[in-house]
Amino acid sequence: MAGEVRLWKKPDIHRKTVTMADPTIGDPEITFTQIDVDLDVQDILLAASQHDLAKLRRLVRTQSQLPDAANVKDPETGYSPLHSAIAACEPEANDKANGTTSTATIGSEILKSGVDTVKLLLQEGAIWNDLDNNDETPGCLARRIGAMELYDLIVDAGVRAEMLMNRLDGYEELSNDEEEKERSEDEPETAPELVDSADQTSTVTNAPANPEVTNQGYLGSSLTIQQDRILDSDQNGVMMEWEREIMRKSAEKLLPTTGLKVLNIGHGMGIVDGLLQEKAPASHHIIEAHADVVAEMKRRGWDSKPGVVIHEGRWQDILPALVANGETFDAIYYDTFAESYADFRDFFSEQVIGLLEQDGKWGFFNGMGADRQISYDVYQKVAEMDIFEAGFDVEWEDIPVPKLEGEWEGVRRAYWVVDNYRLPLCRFMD
Ligand SMILES: C[S@@+](CC[C@H](N)C(=O)[O-])C[C@H]1O[C@@H](n2cnc3c(N)ncnc32)[C@H](O)[C@@H]1O
Repeated sequence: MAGEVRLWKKPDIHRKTVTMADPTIGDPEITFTQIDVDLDVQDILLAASQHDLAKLRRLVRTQSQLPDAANVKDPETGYSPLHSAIAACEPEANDKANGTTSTATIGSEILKSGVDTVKLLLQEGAIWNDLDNNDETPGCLARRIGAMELYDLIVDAGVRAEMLMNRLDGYEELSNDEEEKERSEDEPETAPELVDSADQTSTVTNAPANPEVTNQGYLGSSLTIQQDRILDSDQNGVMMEWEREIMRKSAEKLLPTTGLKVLNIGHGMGIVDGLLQEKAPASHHIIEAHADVVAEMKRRGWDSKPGVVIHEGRWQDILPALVANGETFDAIYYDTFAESYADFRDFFSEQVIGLLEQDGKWGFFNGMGADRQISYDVYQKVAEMDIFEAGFDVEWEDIPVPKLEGEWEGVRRAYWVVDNYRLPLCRFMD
């Protein structure tokens, strides 16, 4: 009902104790045990779900004995106060119980009080990407119920947290260089909370795209190279045929005409390189670090294709020499595997400037955070800001990705779940 804040939990929430079946003691039908329900936690969650700002502020700031009151969790649902505040905005779905999707819209008053509550909680240090028992972050929940205004607030909080983590990594490097003093003076006061928050949750900026694999580990593992995929020794998908359309669009944008000079980093299945070759480039440099991929490239005759120069090794080791030799390119593409966001940022902040022609273009496989829509949206904004800071403009084009359900058989982890691929094209700023 419009204007009414719906409770996310039944109103008898204040009971000090509840009875429940204990399956470990005899017949669960007849044996009961008493458990304590933490009143503080329930009070905070209830105030969040009621969008009661005054009470919530009081509870979170002063009254609660809890050390991290803005991030308490309901033991049953795993809801944090942010989840509770957002779930309370869900339109009344008559048929929710029947499992059908509601078409009802969120009342503007509820949305407004939801916005205020979410803002308050974020100011009080609420974690933007904490997971509930349904594996949803507050942002996932907001998106699912169609509360896009709330979703955008959470995305912005995610961007702030991730940007801050990047900066702190920079500070850490400084401190390793014996500049510890400078670090502690410059560190923003809110930093530790945000860093702690993000550490507990689902995405971390400087983790590799697949957190289970490091670049060093990957490069030392042996690969299974098949017709439609490359897998590492743990069955992680390194490259898959379904990405061909993305590669095609990327190659078209990077090399609109024949006779240009192109550099591709990461050969993989050779899909993008095959498409770049179709544009008869004047020169076509390829950097590839994995010995199995290099062997396969040679077996398939890449070393004798027109204009092709293969560099065996990591781009981190190869690119400085190319810069020193004065090599420049009209187009550069970056698509590696098991590298961190920090590696990628080093690539475009440190290397591209020395390699790209003034009117050249560069692009990358935009797969960061693609296993969850909110992570994808956060990473896009983080990358965009860093790309601007490095002196480039970026243009995005959405490409629908077909349903990939059958694709993941035999692959350890579905690294792509979002509906649209956002294809980036970067140029020097005017
Ligand atoms: C996702 S695949 C590239 C797919 C390619 N775009 C295609 O169209 O088939 C990533 C490739 O990057 C390579 N790679 C990983 N880390 C690298 C690094 N540091 N330097 C160069 N190549 C790297 C991997 O061995 C792999 O062949």
